[in-house]
Amino acid sequence: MYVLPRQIQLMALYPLPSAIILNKLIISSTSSLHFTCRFSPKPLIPSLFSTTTAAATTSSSTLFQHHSYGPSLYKGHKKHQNTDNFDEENFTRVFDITALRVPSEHCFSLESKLRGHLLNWPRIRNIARVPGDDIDDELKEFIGNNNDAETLTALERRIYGKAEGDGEKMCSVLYRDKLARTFNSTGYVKFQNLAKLSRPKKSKKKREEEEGSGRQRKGLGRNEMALVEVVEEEGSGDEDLSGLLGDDFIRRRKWSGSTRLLLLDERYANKGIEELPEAIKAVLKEHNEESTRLSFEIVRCKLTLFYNYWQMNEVLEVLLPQGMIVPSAFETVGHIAHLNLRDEHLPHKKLIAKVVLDKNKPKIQTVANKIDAIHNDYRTMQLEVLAGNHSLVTTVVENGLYFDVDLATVYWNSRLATERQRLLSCFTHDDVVCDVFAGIGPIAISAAKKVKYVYANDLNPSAVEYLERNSVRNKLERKIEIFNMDGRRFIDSIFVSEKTRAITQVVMNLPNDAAEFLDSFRGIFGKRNKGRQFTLPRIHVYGFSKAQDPEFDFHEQIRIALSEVAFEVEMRKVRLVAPGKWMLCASFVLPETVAFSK
Ligand SMILES: C[S@@+](CC[C@H](N)C(=O)[O-])C[C@H]1O[C@@H](n2cnc3c(N)ncnc32)[C@H](O)[C@@H]1O
Repeated sequence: MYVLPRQIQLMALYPLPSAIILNKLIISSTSSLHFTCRFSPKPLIPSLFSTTTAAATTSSSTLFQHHSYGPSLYKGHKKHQNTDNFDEENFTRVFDITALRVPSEHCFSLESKLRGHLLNWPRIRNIARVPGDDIDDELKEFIGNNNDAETLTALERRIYGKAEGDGEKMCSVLYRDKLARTFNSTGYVKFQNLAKLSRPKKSKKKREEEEGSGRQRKGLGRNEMALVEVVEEEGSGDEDLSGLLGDDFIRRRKWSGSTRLLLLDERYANKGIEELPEAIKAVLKEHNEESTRLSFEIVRCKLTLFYNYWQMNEVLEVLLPQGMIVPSAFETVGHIAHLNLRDEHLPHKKLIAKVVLDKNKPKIQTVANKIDAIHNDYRTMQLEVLAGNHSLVTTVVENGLYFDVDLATVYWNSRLATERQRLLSCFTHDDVVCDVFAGIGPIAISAAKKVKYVYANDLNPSAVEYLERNSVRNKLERKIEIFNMDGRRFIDSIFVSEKTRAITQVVMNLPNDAAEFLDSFRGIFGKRNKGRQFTLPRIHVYGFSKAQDPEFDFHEQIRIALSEVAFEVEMRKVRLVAPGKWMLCASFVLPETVAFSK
């Protein structure tokens, strides 16, 4: 099963639309605790997801109980609900959380001290940055370390020609002119954001973006999972540094150095300072005593989790009818995911495939469903492509080698990679290997890298084409001879031919029927010049058994096929392919009596 790992990205956006400063706590060495509650906290109302499939209207209370901690699609506020189609916006959930705005240089030490009180949601960093937390490096240099009130006031005077209460704001032309004169030439050139000063504060496009869907907002592309925004009062009318520091600079009365948000655990959402545990207050006080200019704020935030945040099973759980088993596993071959859907899933197959594709891109580009058990001679899978690109030709890397595969026309099973490795580990560089059912060559080509020589055969012309292509691709074509014939004929001709090197290992990987091919070995050396030297090959034959004692049963099949009982067989269970059905591998040296029988 393949589960794609993902990275959380907390996006910085432009100043926030809606506006409430809920609780504000300022701790400084000169002040005691201030707590202002401008608005009464809103209780968190769990909002449920009603899906496009009628049957997915699961009872709210039940679901909420099941998801009491951590993010869930059954919690948070929905942005909007489009009931007609599968719409990624339907999976956006907004959570109210409380955060501590702390000086950036202290965020890591505070993070470790506040462990247990911080948000502990998968893939969400509990240290967040929002617009306005940082300042351009050029400006930082300009301010130096003196970001105390006096320096900041002086900076404001230099930028705006005034400080708070000094009178009217300058027009932008004069302002720019003044700024250009204020900075020396080096400073001006280095000052990236100066160009923005003459730009209108909010472009039409930006206003439209803001009014339109949240997904169109600046910096919020397809790959973002989460966004932290501080809920602050809009349009305070205060002069701000946004022109100078860029559009992302948040409006704040005073910039007091770089800050970060420490996201508090969800249980503190909408809580005031008095309601926070003593442990948090004690940590803040302790830090406060260490520095003369530390200030901490309790801020109310919105944490938005987008469609990209949710795992495949979480999305499918709300999309599929209640009680239906959510398909959670699939196999991958290169860029192709192949599902094995149950009958009950079939009416939803396209939806399931879309989610599998979305949640596993870019590694997965095609999602297909296996529509039938493998019955045909070439052991190919019957696949129906449900989502993504329709090509079933892909490349698999195994054992450091590249294998091109067309799943529509050839056999491939990634699950056998370990078994192939085990088998290869039995070979030495003196071996000459004969692969009777080679497919596109995972054993034959890997063996060619290690052994002296390989004879590889398959009945399927397409498999042989890929076998040739893969041997060339891996630059091993000089060590492999490829045949396209029935296994029985191949065994017969390869052992009879005088040109053939002495074969030491034979691989027979056609578990459904391989044992039936064993009788081909009867008398193979009897047909040849008796005066010659013969090497009895070691045969590795695969088979299935549903018997109570699968090893014994497979052993029996081999004895019957060879009409011989007195020889040693090493038997291994490879894997359980279905309930009660084992795949086995039997290895034995071809008995002399069989090889020379008449
Ligand atoms: C289970 S696959 C194994 C392929 C390869 N060894 C692998 O591990 O991927 C069996 C292969 O035997 C081939 N095959 C089936 N019947 C055959 C026959 N009578 N003679 C030769 N090859 C045959 C199929 O085309 C298929 O590629």
